[in-house]
Amino acid sequence: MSPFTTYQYIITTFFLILTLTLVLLYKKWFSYWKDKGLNYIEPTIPFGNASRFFLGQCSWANLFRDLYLEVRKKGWKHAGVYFCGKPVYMPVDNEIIKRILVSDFIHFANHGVFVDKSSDPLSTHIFNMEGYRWKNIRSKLPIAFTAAKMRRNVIIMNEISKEFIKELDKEVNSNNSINIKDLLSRFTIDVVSSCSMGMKSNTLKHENETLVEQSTSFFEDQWSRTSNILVTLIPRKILVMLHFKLFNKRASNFFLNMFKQIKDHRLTETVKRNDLTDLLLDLCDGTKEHKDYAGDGTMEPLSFDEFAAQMYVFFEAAFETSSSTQTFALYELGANKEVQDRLRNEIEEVLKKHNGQVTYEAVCEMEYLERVIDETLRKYPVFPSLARICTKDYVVPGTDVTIEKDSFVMITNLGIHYDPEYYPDPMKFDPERFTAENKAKRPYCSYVPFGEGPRICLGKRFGLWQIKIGLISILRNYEVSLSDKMQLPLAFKKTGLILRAEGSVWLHLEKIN
Ligand code: HEM
Repeated sequence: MSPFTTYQYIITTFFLILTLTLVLLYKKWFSYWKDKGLNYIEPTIPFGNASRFFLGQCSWANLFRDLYLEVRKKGWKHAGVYFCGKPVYMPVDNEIIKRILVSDFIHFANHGVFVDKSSDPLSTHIFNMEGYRWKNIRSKLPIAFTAAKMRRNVIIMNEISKEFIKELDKEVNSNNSINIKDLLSRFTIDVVSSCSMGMKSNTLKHENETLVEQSTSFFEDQWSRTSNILVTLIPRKILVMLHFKLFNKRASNFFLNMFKQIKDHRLTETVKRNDLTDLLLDLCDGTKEHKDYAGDGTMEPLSFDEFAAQMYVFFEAAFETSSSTQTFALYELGANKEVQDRLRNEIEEVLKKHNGQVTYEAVCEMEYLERVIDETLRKYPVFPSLARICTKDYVVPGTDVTIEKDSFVMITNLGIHYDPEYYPDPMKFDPERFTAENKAKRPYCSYVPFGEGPRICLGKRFGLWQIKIGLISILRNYEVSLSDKMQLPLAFKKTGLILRAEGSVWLHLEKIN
């Protein structure tokens, strides 16, 4: 035998053994749900039920939406699916979903996102926090969004909306088509900076371009396609050993530095602003005693890194989700002229009663606006999946199925919102689905754009207010239609965890005199 053939022989044998081992391993992995006696969607090697995602044919959100719809079509209450070889428990029955999110939350308290304090300080934010520390911090933060604080914020939002309209006017005079998401992101960055940090970021005036640029890093790095895959598939211990980082160094340094300056500046101020920054700084103060969530112990003060991580998540979560929701709403209003006209009429009628002033009380009277936003978040829940990790073994009530500790659970709000049983003709944009009468016909947890239960979005109120103020400003000033540049039908970006439109949303705006 020549040495070349021996070499070939070794390589072929190696690959044969490797293939055989992998096939056997996959067979073992893919028997997980069968052995548990749970219905499952037939997986294929190597990506399980996630081939379309891994081959770049659909987003994370659409993958789980479609699996949900498939399970529902089969008439099952829940099913097992596989993300590569990893088993994922997928409830689709409303009662089971309610239990996981709300009544049996204690078994499903964590999002299961990777955290490594030492190499990734900004990853220690509340969304990623777990257990006792999460409970403590979570119990302290809702007072940043009370009705009284929102009233004050609405005044700031209105001021910034004037700057927003000035910028839009400039764009409208010089352009036929407006890339609306870019301006809305600047509007929400300026609003959040001002309301939560007392900082005038002036991104609408193009004064702080690095902030705009670095702000996108959260969604492009931490919640990117690659990090989703790695964090879902590789055990946390191994990621820590490998010093895996969710954030890029430049963005991390930029924000740590920015929050350091804000902190230092606040310490020189004598007047309290009573905003989110003051609240978090107070929690850093080691000279004070902070009660824990139960009220019978004390809570350790926040370190600077923890302070910065919370500032960061509130900034990021607030600007991107709200500007995307506004963008999707304007896209639908541009495509549905009668809805737009009806909404503008409501805005004008209500404001007439309030001397043309967009006050807190006036906005509260705008019922149709509420319905339009509800329907936008039904069709485009910008945060489209409610992932959970099982923290202690759980027997699904009424079944013999046990969800084991550390299992990955996927509740897809995008799937629920496209379920024809709750929302017939789900592609249709129809705010009438959200009249009080129609809402009452649907079960609890059939509309969950902000999640539900103890992990429900902390900034829901703030988000809804900035969405409203932005939409009111635009609709009072412009007729909105879709530009010829707009690529139809609108599709979701295939990368990233959150919903974003593929390409830009291009609008044509015509000034109303
Ligand atoms: C349209 C706007 C928004 C939507 C659709 C949205 C949606 C969500 C969703 C689905 C979750 C996860 C809930 C769960 O796992 O059950 C979440 C969590 C969170 N959101 Fe929002 N959000 C929005 C705006 C905001 C704003 C404006 C802020 C901050 C001011 C914010 C801060 C947070 C935080 C801190 C969490 C983590 C809560 C925790 O884990 O305890 N969100 N949001």
